Amino acid sequence: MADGGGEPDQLAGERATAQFDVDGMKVAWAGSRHAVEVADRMARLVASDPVFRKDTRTMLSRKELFKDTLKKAAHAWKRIVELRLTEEEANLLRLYVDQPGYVDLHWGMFVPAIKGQGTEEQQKKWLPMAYKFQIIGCYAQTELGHGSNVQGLETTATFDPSADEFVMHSPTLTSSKWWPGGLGKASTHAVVYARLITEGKDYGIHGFIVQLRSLDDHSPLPGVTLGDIGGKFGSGAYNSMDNGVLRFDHVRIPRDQMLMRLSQVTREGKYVHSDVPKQLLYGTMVYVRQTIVADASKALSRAVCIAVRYSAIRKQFGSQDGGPETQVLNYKTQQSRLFPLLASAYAYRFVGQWLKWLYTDVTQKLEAKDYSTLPEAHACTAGLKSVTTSATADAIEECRKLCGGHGYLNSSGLPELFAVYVPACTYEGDNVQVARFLMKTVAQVATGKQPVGTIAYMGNIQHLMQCKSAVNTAEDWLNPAAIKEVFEARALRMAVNCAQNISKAPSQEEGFSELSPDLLEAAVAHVQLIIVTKFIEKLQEDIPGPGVKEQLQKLCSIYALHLLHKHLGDFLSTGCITARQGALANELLGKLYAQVRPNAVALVDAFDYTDHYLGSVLGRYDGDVYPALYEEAWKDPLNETVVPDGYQEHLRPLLKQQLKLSRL
Ligand SMILES: CCCCCCC/C=C/C(=O)SCCNC(=O)CCNC(=O)[C@H](O)C(C)(C)COP(=O)(O)OP(=O)(O)OC[C@H]1O[C@@H](n2cnc3c(N)ncnc32)[C@H](O)[C@@H]1OP(=O)(O)O
Ligand SMILES: Cc1cc2nc3c(=O)[nH]c(=O)nc-3n(C[C@H](O)[C@H](O)[C@H](O)COP(=O)(O)OP(=O)(O)OC[C@H]3O[C@@H](n4cnc5c(N)ncnc54)[C@H](O)[C@@H]3O)c2cc1C
Repeated sequence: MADGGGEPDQLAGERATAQFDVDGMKVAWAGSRHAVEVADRMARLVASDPVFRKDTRTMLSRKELFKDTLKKAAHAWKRIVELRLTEEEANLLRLYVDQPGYVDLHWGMFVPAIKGQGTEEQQKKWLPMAYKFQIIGCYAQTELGHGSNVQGLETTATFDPSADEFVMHSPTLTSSKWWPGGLGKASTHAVVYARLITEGKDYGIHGFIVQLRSLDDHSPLPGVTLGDIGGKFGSGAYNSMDNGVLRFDHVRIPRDQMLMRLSQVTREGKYVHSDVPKQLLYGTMVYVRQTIVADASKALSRAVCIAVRYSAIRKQFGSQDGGPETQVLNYKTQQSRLFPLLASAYAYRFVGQWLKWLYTDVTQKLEAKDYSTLPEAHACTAGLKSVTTSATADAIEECRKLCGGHGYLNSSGLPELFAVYVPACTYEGDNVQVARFLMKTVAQVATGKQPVGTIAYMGNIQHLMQCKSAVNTAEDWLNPAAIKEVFEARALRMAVNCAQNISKAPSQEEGFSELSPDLLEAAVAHVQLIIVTKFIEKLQEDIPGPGVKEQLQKLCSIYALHLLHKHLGDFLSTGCITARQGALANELLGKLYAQVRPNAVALVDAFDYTDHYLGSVLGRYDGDVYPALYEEAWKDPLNETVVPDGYQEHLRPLLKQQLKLSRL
């Protein structure tokens, strides 16, 4: 069908104009040929299984949706066991099932918390049960009264030496655990964070493994109050997750269920802290923030894939002489809003791959008792998590707008994608802890200490504080060194300005508080520098496939220059560039958009998403958008009857009354 301006073979035409090898780009995106093959196989396995259908999900009631989530999770596990999938395959299978549920917290936080904070003995006891799903676990940290301020948590774990047990208690309403995913209905166990009290002294927050529900009939154990905290933003969406509430009334657990890798309580009740830094208590958050950064590129690339394909199909307005209408993707405004998001998807993908490496590296070092890179890993994960999630949430909403009216339909997939994604800005913290790390580094640089890793550039302070960009033509901005220099200078100067202003405050804490908005902006500048740098470094690798590296170079320039354009105020006020150089960057952006245009559809094809995973009639691979939109509309429950329920009670009497009135 090709009526009404929508031509399915339009996308075939778009694909034919690509100037690079799409298979090569798939490898660059996925990380290796092996990764492409496994992802492809798992995506197709999910897409072909009727249990994993999700096209009517937004029409289910909360109870139906939750039951459907339990069914999918159980079926996924069955397939994982039957097919003897590897950990890599199983993770991908769960990703493509694409429905938030208790398993995310079980594998994503409960298991990592035990691995990171449990002793070897504790790991041997608990992990095999968790690996076989004999128990289901969640991560119960946040309370009704406190989330960001972890030291403010109120739940207590008081040691009773007479029984060799901890007594878990929720002393106030605000101490109720509130939000943990999987807690409300599914979990049998939780890693609970509580104030450890022994010998009458409060030793602060520690982790404890606590059984919550019976393994026989799933009922809450004595003294445990449990429930779901209620419906959340958007239809379908994150409502598949049972975020829960938990209260303890003097619940007893054996002493050996305190996670004892970082500190221990002896049989006599003595508190002993081992030689590992206490910040390792927050280690699970570092781990999960790293996965959240990787997830940002997945969510963003899905939205961009939908918006690019649909923009190539959608036509509005004709040429002056009544010729064919123009694809909206040809409008410069559409390109200038969409292509930076396409570039951001690639940028986040590569920084996510690097962050995974950094996390693995720091974990290996921690095992060898080298804690030196922990502060950097914390700053990078917290900072990148904050910046990539908020930019991604904004970008999904922008993609919805770029799809016009049809983007607002559930069948476009975008409303649900946004509603599922947006809590990522909140969970795992929205603050940018990186600012404190930057201030410390500035102070250390002043004493002559040479920083390393992502803050190494700060050591080049003499040059970066006074350099002026040498860019003279628009094309000069294609030089990665020119880009890097101005991003480094901007980040450093903003950090140094903050440090100088803090030093003028009556106290450091007052200075921090007063300048926190500026500190946040300095942190964002530093994080954007990391993303730009990692993209540039990626381009120094061998990237096989005709034209692949060239396309990535363009996307890297677009990513950096659109940030420069957006934050022009920072670059100008810190004196890194002149207004003319800013205008040249914008001029080059326009040229780059024109160069990306014939490759746009192929660049989103390289994400290799199935129609099932995309879940969008607008983003279909075949571009057959209009028949799909038309067909989807009829599936709505409102269309089950021609005359709606309620006609007899509310419409008919009204219409009859109006008719009588008009006859008077
Ligand atoms: C695949 C899974 C699917 C995803 C589902 C996600 C579901 C969501 C789960 C959750 O949301 S779980 C709850 C998450 N909660 C938070 O994120 C709380 C956010 N709050 C913070 O992060 C706090 O800022 C804080 C770090 C806990 C504050 O703690 P505290 O007041 O003790 O710290 P500070 O004084 O700020 O810092 C002390 C010291 O420690 C360093 N540090 C802080 N965090 C870490 C860390 N994670 N790793 C290493 N080091 C850390 C910090 O830099 C300070 O260092 P110094 O300045 O003293 O050197
Ligand atoms: C969908 C979802 C799933 C979640 N899953 C879990 C889970 O599995 N386990 C779990 O334990 N928790 C979970 N959480 C809780 C989550 O971690 C917290 O909501 C989050 O850490 C934010 O804390 P808060 O809600 O207390 O916000 P608040 O800290 O009250 O934040 C409110 C506002 O105050 C600001 N603010 C707070 N402190 C400061 C400060 N020092 N300086 C400046 N501004 C500040 C914040 O930036 C924000 O703008 C989940 C939350 C959501 C939404």
